[in-house]
Amino acid sequence: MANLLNLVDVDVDVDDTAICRGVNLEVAQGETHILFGPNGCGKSSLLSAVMGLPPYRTSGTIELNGESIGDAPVDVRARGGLALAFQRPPSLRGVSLRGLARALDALNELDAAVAALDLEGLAVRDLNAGFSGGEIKRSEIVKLALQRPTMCLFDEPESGVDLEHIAAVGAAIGDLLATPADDGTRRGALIITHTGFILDYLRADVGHLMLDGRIVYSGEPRELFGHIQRHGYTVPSAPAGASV
Ligand SMILES: Nc1ncnc2c1ncn2[C@@H]1O[C@H](COP(=O)(O)OP(=O)(O)OP(=O)(O)O)[C@@H](O)[C@H]1O
Repeated sequence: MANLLNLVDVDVDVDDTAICRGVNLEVAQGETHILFGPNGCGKSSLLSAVMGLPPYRTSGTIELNGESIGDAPVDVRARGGLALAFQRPPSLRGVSLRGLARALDALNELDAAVAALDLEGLAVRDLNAGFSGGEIKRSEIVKLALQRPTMCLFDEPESGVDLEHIAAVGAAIGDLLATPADDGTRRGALIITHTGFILDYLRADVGHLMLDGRIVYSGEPRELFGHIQRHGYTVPSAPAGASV
């Protein structure tokens, strides 16, 4: 069975600037991967590039469900089951969560999704316009869920979310990933986090450490997070089962 997401030797560039180099990553069905790394190392750029967003240019191989998508526009990637929850989602005039749900034929799922993230009343407003920082981030989880993706990219879903709502964000992501997609595919995820909060809400399979645009270590995610808490963003001496 093909991996949900397959990155082989992926470089990411903006104009003449190299941002990521030689990234290899395989996310199988049902797997959740966590991406750690210091500010500015290239994590968000990698997710945006995989999603096909400008101005990021890629070389190497990017496959979604076995299909090469490296040259595909963002809408083709989205229709193929890929979705990104942005670190800093934009405001969208004229687009509400309810309108989005209608367009995605997901109105049945809207009320429960909105209630789970304590966003009642916001679903009819222009998306993110005048929302608080935490409301924007919680709406972003709803937006992603309404897309019913098979491969989910989350960019710091906890940033700006207060302590009481962080549990709701974690539970919503955990529930989404535990629920198979419409075609029965077990969903996969790649999640950027600095706080590691998400590790309390789902079973994470692999943790990756990115430094200077390269994945320099992959291993057990909780062990890697513990290492980062104790030693900062340094490469652990490899325990059994880890790959450097
Ligand atoms: N559109 C762009 N134009 C120019 N430089 C960019 C662009 N996007 C990213 N960069 C640069 O690429 C580097 C990596 O940025 P990126 O946002 O991917 O980092 P990150 O690892 O997600 O950091 P953080 O943890 O702070 O969110 C940074 O130096 C950033 O300034």
